[in-house]
Amino acid sequence: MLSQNKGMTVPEIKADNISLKYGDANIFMGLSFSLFEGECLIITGPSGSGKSTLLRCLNRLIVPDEGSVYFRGGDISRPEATVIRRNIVLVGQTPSVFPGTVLDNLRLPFSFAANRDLESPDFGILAESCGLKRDILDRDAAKISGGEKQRVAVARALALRPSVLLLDEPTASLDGHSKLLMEDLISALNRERKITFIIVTHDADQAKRMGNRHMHLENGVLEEII
Ligand SMILES: Nc1ncnc2c1ncn2[C@@H]1O[C@H](COP(=O)(O)OP(=O)(O)OP(=O)(O)O)[C@@H](O)[C@H]1O
Repeated sequence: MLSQNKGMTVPEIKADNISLKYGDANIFMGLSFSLFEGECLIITGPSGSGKSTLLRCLNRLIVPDEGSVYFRGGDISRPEATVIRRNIVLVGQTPSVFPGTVLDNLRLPFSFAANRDLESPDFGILAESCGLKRDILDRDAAKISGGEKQRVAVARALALRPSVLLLDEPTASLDGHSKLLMEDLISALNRERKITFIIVTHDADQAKRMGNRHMHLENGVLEEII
């Protein structure tokens, strides 16, 4: 069972001494950190340093060789994976969309999590807060731009009402303007809904703009910068 204790003394998510190898290669060794509700952690590091792998350990897509990950005090290896993946949602580097319209892409997670149909006001609020205007909802999801797919992926994740959002390079394929829009969206969600974010980025300026914590992963070691 997950702890219901949301007091500030219990971290929203905590990595405790986690290590992972691929074959003989140590990807990271003994990583630990705690993140409280509403914090925004930025993780930087060179290509291949293990940032995506770390995110995947945090929602149990990968089980670390050693150590544990805790969500609100509960070891995430215990509850069913679906419970964890509804609370700790990962939006990957290359957002994929399912065949069908943008609306089709949002219908299932929205009805699954909110138990409501797409006519409910909550859906309108969700779509609007992700910058998805009415005219895009009926378009073929395969034919929208990379930035728009990114927004659909974030909206799909938000429909699950997660507590923790893990974003792997959420603005990598966006132009300058779209990047700032996405940053604004993330900041608003962080501020207004107290969603806890862990964001991987290569963009040092973005790291300065966005996080209230910044860690750098290199040679298997995670160092807190601010
Ligand atoms: N399934 C796998 N099996 C074996 N090695 C893997 C696997 N997935 C990733 N790796 C290796 O683990 C290392 C870390 O990969 P990861 O994708 O986590 O790095 P990253 O820091 O996110 O890189 P980038 O910034 O380029 O996205 C890399 O050397 C990669 O080749």
